[in-house]
Amino acid sequence: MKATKEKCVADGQVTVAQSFGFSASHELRQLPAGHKCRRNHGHNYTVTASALVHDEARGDLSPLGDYLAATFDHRLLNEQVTFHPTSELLVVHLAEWFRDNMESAMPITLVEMVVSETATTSARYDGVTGEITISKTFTTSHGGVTLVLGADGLDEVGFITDFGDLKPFGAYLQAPDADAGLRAAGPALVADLAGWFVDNIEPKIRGRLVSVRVGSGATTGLWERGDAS
Ligand SMILES: Nc1nc2c(c(=O)[nH]1)N=C([C@H](O)[C@H](O)COP(=O)(O)OP(=O)(O)OP(=O)(O)O)CN2
Repeated sequence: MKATKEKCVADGQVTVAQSFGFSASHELRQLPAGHKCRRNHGHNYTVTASALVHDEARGDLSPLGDYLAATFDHRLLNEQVTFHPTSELLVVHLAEWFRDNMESAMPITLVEMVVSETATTSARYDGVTGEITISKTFTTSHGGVTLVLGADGLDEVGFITDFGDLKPFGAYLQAPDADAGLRAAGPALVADLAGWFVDNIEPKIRGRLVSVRVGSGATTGLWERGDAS
């Protein structure tokens, strides 16, 4: 298992973020027959926890890494948990575990928990609001485009929306119009991409676009949904 640690001090408050990797397989057995993720398959998971540390000397999040290593590493997740092992339900489980086992034992407060099945997909639990979001990054020849989606709770299998439902957006990014926009990378780019997603993909899925981020070398752009849109 790999682990990394980062410390940030802002407004006199110390936030520590620690990442832990583990390898595991799972079967998403509540998906329809024929969905590839129903079958046994594996991921190199990364879990990142960020916490406010009220006493710097006692801000070590490694007990989470120990729990992940002992409970999930090189195991079939279905045998280790009683819920459907999607990224969303896993992140909720880990946030609850953190609260029950770490917040009660040391002076820290969870800020966020992120579970990544792959380098381009993740689920995030917000420690302040309890909100769950998912994120998917598409790689283009001009940089990465990251979508964040939320929803009113999870669906019956434990998804906000299947990452697979977002694939048409990846296809759109390769189309000539979007490709030209990405190459020009003007200020309207992220709003155009968000508008296309909202008009063409959102009506067909249950997730709601929260933000779009484009990072193309020197140019970055962020669109965030306003309350009224
Ligand atoms: N909202 C969620 N959607 C999906 C989850 C999940 O946990 N939450 N999990 C899966 C599967 O585990 C699947 O293995 C990952 O699927 P996908 O993103 O499609 O990843 P791939 O590497 O298989 O993508 P390709 O682009 O097809 O290579 C599915 N969805």
